[in-house]
This record gives sequence, structure tokens and C-alpha cells, in this order.
Amino acid sequence: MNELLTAAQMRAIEQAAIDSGAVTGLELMERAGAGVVEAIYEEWPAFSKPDGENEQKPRLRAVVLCGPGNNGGDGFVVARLLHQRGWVVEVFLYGDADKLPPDARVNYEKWCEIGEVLPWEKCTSDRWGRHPLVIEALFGTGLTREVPDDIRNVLLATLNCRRVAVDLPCFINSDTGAVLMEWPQNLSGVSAGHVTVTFHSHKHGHLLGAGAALCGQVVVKSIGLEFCYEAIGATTAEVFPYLIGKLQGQRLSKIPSAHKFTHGHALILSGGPAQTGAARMAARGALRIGAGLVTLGVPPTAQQEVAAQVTAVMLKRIADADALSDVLEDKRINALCLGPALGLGEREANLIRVALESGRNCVLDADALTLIARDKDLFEKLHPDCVLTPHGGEFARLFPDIAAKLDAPATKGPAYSKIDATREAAKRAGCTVLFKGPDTVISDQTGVASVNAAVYDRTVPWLATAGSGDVLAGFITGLLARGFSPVHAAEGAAWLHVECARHFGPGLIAEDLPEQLPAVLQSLSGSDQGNAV
Ligand SMILES: NC(=O)C1=CN([C@@H]2O[C@H](COP(=O)(O)OP(=O)(O)OC[C@H]3O[C@@H](n4cnc5c(N)ncnc54)[C@H](OP(=O)(O)O)[C@@H]3O)[C@@H](O)[C@H]2O)[C@@H](O)CC1
Ligand SMILES: [K+]
Repeated sequence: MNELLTAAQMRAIEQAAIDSGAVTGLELMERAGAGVVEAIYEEWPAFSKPDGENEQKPRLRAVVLCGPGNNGGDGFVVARLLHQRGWVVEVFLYGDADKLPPDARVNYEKWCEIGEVLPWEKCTSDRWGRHPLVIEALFGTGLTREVPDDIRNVLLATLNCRRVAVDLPCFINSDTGAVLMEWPQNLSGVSAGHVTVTFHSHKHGHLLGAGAALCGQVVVKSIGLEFCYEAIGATTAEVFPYLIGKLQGQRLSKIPSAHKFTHGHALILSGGPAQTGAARMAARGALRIGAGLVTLGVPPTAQQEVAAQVTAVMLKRIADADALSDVLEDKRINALCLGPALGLGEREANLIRVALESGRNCVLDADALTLIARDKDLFEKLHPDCVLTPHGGEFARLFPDIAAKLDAPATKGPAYSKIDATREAAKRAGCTVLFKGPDTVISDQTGVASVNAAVYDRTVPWLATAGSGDVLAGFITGLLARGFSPVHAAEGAAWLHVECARHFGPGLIAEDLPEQLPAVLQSLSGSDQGNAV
């Protein structure tokens, strides 16, 4: 599944399944526990090696930490299933067994027929050396507040063990990715688990915010709920954001009989002298991603500088807003990009005004975002064919109240997430917003939202380099010129941007990004496994 669910949506889907009579809560819990055990053997195949002749081989040992809700119930199932496979399992319960919810209680009792449930006070750090595997089933989607210190101390003591988190690491808010536990500074870069096994679909918290860096890798296991979407009346994209997956190669390939104008004409406006590099990089990106023609619009004072540096990209003098209006008489120009090192003066504000009034596809980045944040009239000219590409600072300038809600300290769940914030911003702006980060969130004005996650196997810290945002703006502009809708252009560009960084690897500088596109596009050609764009 590529839909991303909130805790409430997951509960609703489970409830719909149970209400339909197709499955019981207990069966779902059993499947969840079985999914965790399956993931353990997939992650560490050595666990399934037969003992062979060696009767002396010590039995595998695990400790299962169970919490007071159904997440703990999953833990009791895992303990039982591991025991059935010959493991020595030690189980701890945080909380009162008499208060466990019914399904968890059933599995608690089943475990009690097998072994002891130890009280939390006995969960001391001297135990970890004996247990190569720790299964954490303390809290999942039901986490509602900061994790108490007596749990935190235990978790920190297990960091050298192999760890599996059931559904989510117990301190991550499933709707926002916020970390509801003080995480030691000296442990940044250490993940909280080797593997997080979740059910049915990713939750928002697996991909957003600080949480994503602390899940280890996330494995999604089916528990047979695929049929339940219609039951909760939630089949539309406005309800479920999705994780952007591999692009379909054929969406990016060109029609053999086409000529250059078939693939659109992008116009990218440059800043003045010594400020032209950003627009040149954007232009290179737009051209490499397949726009038929790309023109740099330059102020006369920068014309010589730019002319000396470009070849396939064309050049046009654009002194002011009137000149831009004249250039836009050419109706073949179908995508504009304003912002990368554009400048913050009146001339630039007027350029933006003309660009927006032309009704063309328009990417607004960097300085253009600052200008529309300052000028209410400009902001009101935004229309559905625009794409805004703010990073956190620019987002806060454009949407201060929304940013304040997003930045409010997360002490409880459910809470306001980056997906909520981007959707609200896009609705207010009346266009597509791409809110940058390792968890880039994209939403159009109707609420269709997606996440381009540069986390887990797509982590690219070297993408945080000067000018990489300019190239991204160019990629979006190029795809708009090629006829992609604003939201699909933003999604495709964001995904390819990360793929280019992955293809190059460490040492990347922004100029390298467009140059990776031929290889990345080549690797996609013929692929039809895409699901987002
Ligand atoms: N529903 C189903 O059919 C299925 C559900 N499944 C599983 O169930 C999980 C969701 O279960 P859940 O809703 O019971 O929530 P869960 O995460 O166990 O936590 C709730 C408990 O924790 C407590 N608590 C919370 N925060 C706390 C804190 N900081 N410090 C201390 N206590 C805190 C909270 O206490 P309270 O707030 O009520 O005082 C309550 O007792 C889900 O993640 C998945 O693993 C699967 O089996 C598939 C089928
Ligand atoms: K957990």
C-alpha cells in the first residue's frame, strides 16, 4: 500500500473490517504478531538456520517489552510465536495486566500458560547482554503523551541490541513523526530500532519529522485489510496522502515523432550580474528533464555574463515587466520560473505580477517567495497553475500562523503534521505547494497530498548543498513545460531530484544534479512499476 494513514484512519479501517464480520480484532492481532516474526526472520536469516548436528548450540533468546494497550497485545503474540519456534523468551509488562484491553488480555493469558510476565521494575540493564533481540511493543498508534522516564531509561539501555519496534518506536507520534521523549544529543545518528514492523500501510510518523530517522528501516506487513477502504468511505486522494514511488518510465519518455515545441518552452528569469548562477542551474535542470526549449530571461546588465556561460539554453533580454509582457506574447512559452537569486526589488515584484497575470504555469521559488510573502496583492494573484517551493524559513514567512501551529511543541497526539500544514497552505494559496525537507510534502489546492521521502534507503544528506533548490525549481519548470500538471510536475521533480543525488553520491554539488538525469531517466525507461506520477 502506498497510502499514508493517520492513527484514526488505521483504527477506522480495522473497525470497519471487524464490523463487517470478516475478521475479529483477535485475528488481526495474531496476524500482526505473525508479521513481526516473519520480518524478524527476513531481516536476520541466520535465525532460521537449523542447528544441525550441534546439540550444544545455545537457543535463541529474545526479550519482549509489552505496553498497556493493543500494541502490548501484539507483543504477547510475538512472544508466543517465537517460543513456538524454539526461542527462550522473557516478557515484561509496563502497566497493570488487569487493565489490558480485551484482545491484549487474551494474548497475555495465552502467554501466561507458557511463561512468566515480569514486572517492569525487573527490566534492568544487566539483562541485555544475554538477549540478542529486543522486541519493543510498548506503545504504537495509541501514544498520547511523553514517554515516562522509567521507559526511557530502559530503551536507552537497549541501544546496542538488535531491536524491533512493533508498529512504531514507542516514542514517535504516529501522525507527525514528533519524538515524544528526550533523545540524547550525543545519540543523533543512532536509530532507535533496526527494524520497525508496521501493518497494512505506512503511518505518517514513519516518514515525517524527526521520527523517520529513528525507525531504523520500516517493513510493512499486510494483515488482510485491503478490502476495507470503501467501508469507511475513503477512497479518494483527498483523504489519503501517498508516498511517491518509482516513476513510470513511459511518462517521461518522448514521443518519437515530436519536435521541440511539442515538449514546451520554459522561461527562467535570472538575477543581475554575479547573481545569474542560480537561474542557469535551474535552466540546465529544465532542459535535461526534457523541456523542448529553455530560455533564460536576463536583465541587460547581466547579458554578457550569461551569454558567456550557456550553449543549449537560449537567452533573451528582459529589462523589466513590460519587456516580460512582450516576451510572453509568444504563446509557445508555457512554463515560467521566477525566484532563484532573482532579487528583491520593485522590478522583480513587477516581473512576478506579470508572470502571474499571464496565467501560465509558474514556479515561484526563493526570492519570489519572499516577495509574495511581503505583498498581499501578489499573493492573491496565485492560481492553480502555480507551484510554490518553500523550505522551512520561506514557509514560515508565507504562512506564519500555519508554521506556528506546526512548530508548537508536540507533547501529545494526535497532532498537527507537516502534511496538515502543507494542505492548509496550498488551500490558502490556491495552488500547489512543495514544502521541502528530507520529508518533502506536496499538496495541491484541493488537498491531494504526497510525500517524497528521502529517508531510509533514499537518505541523501549530501543533497543539502547550495543551489540544489534552484535545480529542483528547474526540474519542476521543465516538467510543467512538458505538460505535466502542477502537482505531478512537483512530485516527479522531487522524486527525480533525490534519485539524481543518490546516483551521484557523496561529494555532490548542485551542478552535478542535472547531469545525473540521463542515467536516471535511462534506468526508468521501460519501467512500468510506477505508482505516483
Ligand atoms: N485495533 C486493532 O484491532 C489492532 C491493533 N493493533 C496494534 O494495536 C496498537 C494500537 O493499540 P492501542 O490503540 O491500544 O494503543 P497503544 O499504542 O497500545 O497504546 C495505548 C495505551 O498506552 C497508554 N499510553 C499512551 N501513551 C502513553 C505514555 N506516554 N505513557 C504511558 N502510557 C501511555 C494508554 O494509556 P491511556 O492514555 O489510556 O491512559 C493506553 O493504555 C497498534 O499500534 C498496533 O500495534 C494490531 O494488533 C492490529 C489490530
Ligand atoms: K512499539
